[in-house]
Amino acid sequence: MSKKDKWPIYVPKPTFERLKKYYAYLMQIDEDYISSDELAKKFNIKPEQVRKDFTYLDITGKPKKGYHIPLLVEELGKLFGTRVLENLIIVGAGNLGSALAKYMGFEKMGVKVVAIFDNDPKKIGSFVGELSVLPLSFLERVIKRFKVRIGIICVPEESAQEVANLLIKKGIKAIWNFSPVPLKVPETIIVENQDITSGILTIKHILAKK
Ligand SMILES: NC(=O)c1ccc[n+]([C@@H]2O[C@H](COP(=O)([O-])OP(=O)(O)OC[C@H]3O[C@@H](n4cnc5c(N)ncnc54)[C@H](O)[C@@H]3O)[C@@H](O)[C@H]2O)c1
Repeated sequence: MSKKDKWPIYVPKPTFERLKKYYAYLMQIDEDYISSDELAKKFNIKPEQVRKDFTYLDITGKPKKGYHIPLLVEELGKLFGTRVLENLIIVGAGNLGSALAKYMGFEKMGVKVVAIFDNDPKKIGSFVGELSVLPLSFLERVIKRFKVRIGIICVPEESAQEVANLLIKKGIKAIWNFSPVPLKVPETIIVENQDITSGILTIKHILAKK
């Protein structure tokens, strides 16, 4: 199994990516029903594709009405595990870490930021939203107390690997890495790299071809 396939996602990858987009969209709209035609139009795909994607969910549409949105959201929530709340921590209380700590949308995704850490003595004790910035010496205590499995890395690239090693040593099982550094981690650790350059490169490519 290749490194990329290490963590199976139980539905085909393109379907999984589309289901994520439907979910994010459906959570924002305040309607009772949505048809596969409407969803397809929104995402510029064929209605058959939407219906095929929904075969991975325990849901059927109603003739002339479509899919009941709250049920759809519930089923998608089961697929993404958002109904179970996971506590997470952030390391790096700089620009990005602070913005993420204040982001109100996480709870809808079934995650809650319980603490933010930094190694800069000037930042420790200051507030980011309602959270007081903690020193790294509190890491183990917080991870145990709040049963934290997810850590977000928001430190400069030269510190990212060292922070990843520390998080893993203290019990973190999954890392959401915002630094541009590819992390070396044991096989059992889940790493999701948030590549901020990917979106802008797509835009630049399209603009360059126009
Ligand atoms: N700012 C953005 O919009 C953005 C976007 C995408 C990715 N990133 C990436 O995210 C990371 C953070 O970016 P930023 O703009 O927030 O940087 P920043 O300099 O504003 O913040 C980094 C913070 O990490 C802390 N830090 C450094 N080493 C540490 C360590 N070993 N342990 C704990 N804390 C430590 C610093 O004290 C600082 O508070 C970088 O790797 C950057 O490339 C930033």
